[in-house]
Amino acid sequence: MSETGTPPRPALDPYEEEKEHLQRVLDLIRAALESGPRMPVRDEDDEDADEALTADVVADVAVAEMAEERRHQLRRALRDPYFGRIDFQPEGEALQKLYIGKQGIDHPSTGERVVLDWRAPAASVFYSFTGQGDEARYEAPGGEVRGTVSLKRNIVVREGDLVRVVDSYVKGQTQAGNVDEFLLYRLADSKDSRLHDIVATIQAEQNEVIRADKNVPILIQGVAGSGKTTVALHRLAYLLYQHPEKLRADKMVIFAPSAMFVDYISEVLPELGVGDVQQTTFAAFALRVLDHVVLLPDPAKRLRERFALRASQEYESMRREIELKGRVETLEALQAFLQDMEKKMVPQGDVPSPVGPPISAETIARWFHVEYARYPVRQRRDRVVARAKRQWEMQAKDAGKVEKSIKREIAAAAREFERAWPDLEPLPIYESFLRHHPGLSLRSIQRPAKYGARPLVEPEDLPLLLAIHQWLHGVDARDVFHHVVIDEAQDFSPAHIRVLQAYCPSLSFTILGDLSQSIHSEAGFRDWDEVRALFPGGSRYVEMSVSYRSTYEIVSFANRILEPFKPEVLARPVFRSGDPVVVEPVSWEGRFDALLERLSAESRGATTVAVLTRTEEDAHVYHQMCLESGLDAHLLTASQTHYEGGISIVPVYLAKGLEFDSVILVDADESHYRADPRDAKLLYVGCTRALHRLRLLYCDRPSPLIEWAVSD
Ligand SMILES: Nc1ncnc2c1ncn2[C@@H]1O[C@H](COP(=O)(O)OP(=O)(O)OP(=O)(O)O)[C@@H](O)[C@H]1O
Repeated sequence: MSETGTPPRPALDPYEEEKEHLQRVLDLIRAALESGPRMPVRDEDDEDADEALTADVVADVAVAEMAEERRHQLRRALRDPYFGRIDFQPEGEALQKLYIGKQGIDHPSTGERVVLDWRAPAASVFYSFTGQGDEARYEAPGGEVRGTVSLKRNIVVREGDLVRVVDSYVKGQTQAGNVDEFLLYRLADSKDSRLHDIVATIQAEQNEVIRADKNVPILIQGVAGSGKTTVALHRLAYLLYQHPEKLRADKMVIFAPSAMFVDYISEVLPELGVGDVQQTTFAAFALRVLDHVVLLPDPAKRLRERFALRASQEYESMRREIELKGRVETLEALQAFLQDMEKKMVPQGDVPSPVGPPISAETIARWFHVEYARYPVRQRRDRVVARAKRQWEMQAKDAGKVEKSIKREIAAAAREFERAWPDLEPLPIYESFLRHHPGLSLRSIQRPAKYGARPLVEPEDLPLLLAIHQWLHGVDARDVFHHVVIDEAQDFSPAHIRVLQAYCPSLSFTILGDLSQSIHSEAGFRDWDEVRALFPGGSRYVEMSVSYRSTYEIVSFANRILEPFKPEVLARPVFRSGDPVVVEPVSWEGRFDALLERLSAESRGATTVAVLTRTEEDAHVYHQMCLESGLDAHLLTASQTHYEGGISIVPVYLAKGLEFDSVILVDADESHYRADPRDAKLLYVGCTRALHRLRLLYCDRPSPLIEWAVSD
């Protein structure tokens, strides 16, 4: 009996306790929605409304818009207000029961924090605490906070109903080892056609990357499925929350490998409540900055050559040039070439004036090299020409020559003077560099015979063309980023990264990649030291070695494919066991029927299934076969901008970055996958796309890469 005479309340079981708490929080959210300003409704017929928008009204509307955004967040929170709870007792303070959600929620009348935003400093404990001892700490603006944890709980709420409560740590109770039961439950889910947020299950190593200092470039080597893409997107959301005064979403960019990949990841940031971050490919960015003065050929052609079963002669001889163009040394040689050009750029001799004495060569050189030295080259030339023209106009005025013919003469003389300068367009300058630089040639550039048609260049030409553009025009303030994320960075050359640095002077970079997946090895960097060397002021290098995507069986199988080639880091699987990997012989004549049979079985139990082929031609053949059999399958090609989910037929090299519940890799024989590093990487990429089930079909003899993996 308590002192007041009411009996003490028996401890509720966790589910009942959370059900009661959820009800209270939902009531608070509803109360918050009831109160607060609303967006004024504008009368569509009120023609004077625009004029009535005085400064005060505009300010009111801005406030009301913010309030409306907040109401939108609260409505979302009604469906799923939080996903976790951590009971944390800071040293010398009372115990705090912290509920963590996608956004912070305050009590509508007391202002007290009811739900903590996942990005808040204290929420970090929820992610960094792994149950090894009860001590925990986090960095707060006022310094480090230390304390102890007595409970870590995962809570699933769907559409306002409590669905699941899982305790991963209870002080004083024996813990279930290192296996995070809730994580495994989440990983076992089927996946749709989009990547999703992981706020509820961010792991300690991922949390460190997400919260890493924005001012230190961070370089992340992460195995397939370690969550690199996902973590990068969460990091953007975190940085925006943490530095609202310094960072703007529309000034952050994520460089992804293809337009289809951009589509695939497009939902994560909105799920995290972040809009406006630029998501693009390097090629699309470069072409826009270059004002589309050049075009790229059909990307499929290059990929067909690159991944042909027999290396094409033409591609092999291009290969050396592709490598060379990606080197920093080549970029530096280009910069030296430009400097030299700059020194010799001013036309020789005095410039004759149509109305008076010539302007001396020394004066022109002084204007260009000294007085306008702070401007980019193209502006300097334009300023010099404009100044000469102004000088002639003054001379004419002083001499009383005002007739139209004089003006025409001056304009013609200015044009003549401009023609005396070298052609200041990126492509002719680049061509001249290619002619001079040992080992490079003009073969990547196609100038169509048709008048007015734009020249074609290859992707590896773009960093060098951008460097020339920077020299000519400088960097436009509109192209300056506050933070740059490079995903699938193993396909970026050092020249790509170096040239991008000019667009992000703060060098706030997150660079993520996996050298085991560098199937475009001639185009990308060779090792992480090369990337580190690009940031002499310092950078942080992190390895993420746990693969969350695939089952234990799939990760182990994929590792064995790579092992003979001695990769630097092998993936460690999360202990999520599933079906064994199936390696199945099929007859040449029966291979389509076999695939159809497996496909229809797979698509019953999975949301996304991929048939991975070795070449694009094969993908067309298998796709046609599926259509003829009435199967609704999508062919994914290099020009694709959208990923549908369902059954996809994909050349293996285009599947990079994507994932599927089930993967059937066809033609896994020795003629399609040879025992060399490139084919091993292709096969590895293919196998690591599977979340739950992986099946390899082959005719005749299996690829030696598979024989090794099976026999081990
Ligand atoms: N902490 C986590 N909790 C739940 N799911 C996770 C977690 N980390 C990663 N995943 C899941 O693992 C899968 C792989 O993530 P992601 O695609 O970001 O990895 P990646 O390292 O970029 O892979 P790859 O290099 O193979 O493209 C995704 O389905 C993602 O949701």
